[in-house]
Amino acid sequence: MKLERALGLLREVPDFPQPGVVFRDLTPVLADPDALRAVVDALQVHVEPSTQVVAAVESRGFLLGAALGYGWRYGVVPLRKPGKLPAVAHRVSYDLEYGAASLELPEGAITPGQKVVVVDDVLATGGTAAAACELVERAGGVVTGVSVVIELPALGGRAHLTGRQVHALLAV
Ligand SMILES: O=P(O)(O)OC[C@H]1O[C@H](OP(=O)(O)OP(=O)(O)O)[C@H](O)[C@@H]1O
Ligand SMILES: Nc1ncnc2[nH]cnc12
Repeated sequence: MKLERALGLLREVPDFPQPGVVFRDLTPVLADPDALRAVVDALQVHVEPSTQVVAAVESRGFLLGAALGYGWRYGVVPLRKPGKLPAVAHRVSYDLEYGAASLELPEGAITPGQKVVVVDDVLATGGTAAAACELVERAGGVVTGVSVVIELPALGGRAHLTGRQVHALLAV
């Protein structure tokens, strides 16, 4: 399936999770086998060739990151919300379009010098992606890029990711 058709399945939900937010829902894209494949393959095209590991952001980034890792032979490391990991290497807190949050990196998951791509579904304010990059770097990893399916440019996420390779399949 062509990427454009796959992304045409994206659903926009007004006023979720709070009034004024238009939620970009990838569920129908992921639920379609051909669309899922088209999106994951398109993400891979922009991954820097020396990359060894996908750092996938909880929770929607897990779906994309695991598929990317399995399909293209990268290891997968989950960046998790607090309270989920048995052994935490680092924690970073950040602001969201609708609230505040923290992410944690599992102990021993990333070794110094490892090349890591950060993967998520949406880049909005960029707080999440910036926190993900910071976590990887605190462990000594090298961020080769940030790859997302959807970017919301109006929220200015790239300002938090200056100097990084940022790839989005769709800007809305
Ligand atoms: O660029 P930002 O403003 O930081 O927003 C982007 C983040 O927001 C959403 O996750 P959310 O925290 O809602 O968690 P979820 O994936 O568990 O629903 C999305 O999946 C990104 O991770
Ligand atoms: N508008 C939005 N839709 C989906 N995920 C998001 N994460 C942050 N903002 C979002």
